[in-house]
Amino acid sequence: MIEAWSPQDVYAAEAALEDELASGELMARAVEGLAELVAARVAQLGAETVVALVGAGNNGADALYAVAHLAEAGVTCAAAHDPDRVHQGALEAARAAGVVLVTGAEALEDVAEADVVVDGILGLGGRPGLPAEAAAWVAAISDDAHVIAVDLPSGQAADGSAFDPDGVLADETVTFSVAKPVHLLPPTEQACGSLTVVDIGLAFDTAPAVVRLGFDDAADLWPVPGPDDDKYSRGVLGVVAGGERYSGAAVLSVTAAVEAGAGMVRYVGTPTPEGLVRAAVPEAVHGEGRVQAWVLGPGLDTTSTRREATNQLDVARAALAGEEPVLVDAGGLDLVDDAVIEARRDRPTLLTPHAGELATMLTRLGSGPRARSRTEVERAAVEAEPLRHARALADRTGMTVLLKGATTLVVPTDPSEPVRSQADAPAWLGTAGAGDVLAGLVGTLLAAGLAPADAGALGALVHGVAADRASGGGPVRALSVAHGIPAAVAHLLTRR
Ligand SMILES: NC(=O)C1=CN([C@@H]2O[C@H](COP(=O)(O)OP(=O)(O)OC[C@H]3O[C@@H](n4cnc5c(N)ncnc54)[C@H](O)[C@@H]3O)[C@@H](O)[C@H]2O)[C@@H](O)CC1
Ligand SMILES: Nc1ncnc2c1ncn2[C@@H]1O[C@H](COP(=O)(O)OP(=O)(O)O)[C@@H](O)[C@H]1O
Ligand SMILES: [K+]
Repeated sequence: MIEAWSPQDVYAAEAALEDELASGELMARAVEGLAELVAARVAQLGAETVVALVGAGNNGADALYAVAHLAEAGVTCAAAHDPDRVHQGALEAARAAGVVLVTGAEALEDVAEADVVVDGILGLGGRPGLPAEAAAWVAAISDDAHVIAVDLPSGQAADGSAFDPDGVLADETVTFSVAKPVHLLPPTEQACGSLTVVDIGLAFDTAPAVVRLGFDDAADLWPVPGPDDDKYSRGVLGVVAGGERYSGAAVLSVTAAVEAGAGMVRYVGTPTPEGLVRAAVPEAVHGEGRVQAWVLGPGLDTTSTRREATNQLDVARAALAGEEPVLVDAGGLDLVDDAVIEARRDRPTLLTPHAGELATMLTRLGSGPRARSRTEVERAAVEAEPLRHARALADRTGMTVLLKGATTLVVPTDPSEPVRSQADAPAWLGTAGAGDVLAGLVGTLLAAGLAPADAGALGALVHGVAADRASGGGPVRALSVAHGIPAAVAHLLTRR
C-alpha cells in the first residue's frame, strides 16, 4: 500500500523528529537518498551534464547538496539560483564541491543543454505559481532532458488540488519518508512520473490522507471462499440494469458479477436485456429475491413509461429504500434525491459516477451545507478538481463516492478516513461499457460483505489489472475485461 500524508502532517512529523536528532541530520538523510538516485540515473542514461534548479527554501538546499555529492564524484554539475534567495550553507557546499553556480542568461543556457535536470525550486512549502525567474528555467528545459523532481514537481500543489501546466512535469520524483497527496491524486499525479520514496525515519500517529492499494493488499482483501461456504454465504447480488435502449449494459454488469465470483446473481430487467442475459449468462437467475447487495443503474432508462420499465424502476426504488448495500451507477444516479438520501442515511451506499455524471448530480442536488450552493457545475470543473467535487457529493449525500477516470478516486463519507486512489488501468480501458463491468465487479464485493470504500478501491484495482492483461498493450473491449476478471484475481492471489 502506498500511503500519503498531508503537508501539515509531514511538517509536524518532521518537527517532532528534528527535536530528537542532531541539527541537519534529517536533511542529510534526504540528500543521501536523492544523490544516490540521481547518480544511478546519470550512469544509466550516460548523462554528461546535470543542472539543479534551486529555490529559496529547503527543497533548493536538498538539490544543491545532492549535486555537490555528484560533482565530488566527477560529474559536471551546474546550479541555477537566485543569489539573494538561496540556502547559504548549501550554496557554499556546492561551490566547494565544484558545482558551477549560474544565474540569468547563463543559467538559461545551461538548463537548455542539461541531460538531467534536478528540480529543487519548491517543495512542501510551495505556494501556487512559480517565481518568475524559475518559470523561465522550467520553460527552458529540453524535451530530451530527464527531469527528477525533489519531493514534488515545483508548481504543482502539494495537496494535489491544482495542476499547473507551466509547472515542472517530471519523469520521476524522489520524495522523503512518505508520499504526499500530490503524488497520488489527479490532477497532479500526472506531473510526478514514477515515484521513489526515501526513508528518513518519520513516524505518523494520524491516518494518511490518501492510500493506494497494491497487489499484496488486493490479495489480502479479496474474498476467498472456504470449505463451509455456499452460494448464499458467498453473497447474492441483485442487478437492476439495462433497458430497451441500452440493453448490453445488463450483459456486461451481470457477466462481470458472475466472473468476479458472486455466489449468485439475480437479474431484474426489461424484455430485450432479459433475453440477452439469458443467452449470454446462463448462471444468472431472473427476477427478485433475497440479496446481500444491489447494483442499480447501468443502462437503466428512468424516463420510459412502458410497464416493464416502470416495474423495473419500482424494484430499483425498493432497493434504495431497503437495508442492503447498494451501488448506484449511470441511470440509477438520477434516482438519488433528498428522500433517498434521507432513507439511506447510515446504510452502505456507493455512487459510481464519471466526471460528467458527477457534475450533473452536483448541479441537480446543489452542494454545501443544506445544498445552499446551486450553481451549475461543469464536467471540466470536476476534471480540474476531482477530489474537491467528489468530496462535495459525498458530503451532500452521505454516500461513498467512486469517481471514475484514468485515476479512480473513492471518497468515504467520513472525512477522517483516507481517500482511496487507484491508477491501475491502461488508457485503453476508456471504452463504452467498461463502467458497466466495474459496477458488476464492485457489486459482487459489496455482496461478499466489503465496505463501500474497500469494495470500490479493490474493484477499481482488479478492473485495471484485468484490463491491462486483456489489452496486452493493444485495444480492449469491455466484455474482454469482464472475462479477464478470474485470471486477474488468480494472478493477484497466487503471485506471492
Ligand atoms: N524540514 C525537514 O526537516 C526536511 C525538509 N526537506 C525538504 O524541505 C522541503 C520543504 O522546505 P521549505 O519548508 O523550506 O519549503 P520550500 O523549499 O518549498 O520553499 C519555501 C520557500 O519558498 C518561498 N515560496 C513558496 N512558494 C513560492 C512561490 N510560489 N513563489 C515564490 N516563492 C515561494 C517561501 O516563501 C519559502 O521561502 C521539502 O519539500 C523537502 O524537499 C527534506 O530535506 C527532508 C527534511
Ligand atoms: N484514460 C483512462 N485510463 C484508464 N482508465 C480509464 C480511462 N478513462 C476511463 N477509464 C475507466 O473506464 C471506465 C469507464 O466507465 P464509464 O465512463 O462509466 O463508461 P461506460 O458508461 O461506457 O461503461 C471507468 O472504470 C474508468 O475509470
Ligand atoms: K521540487
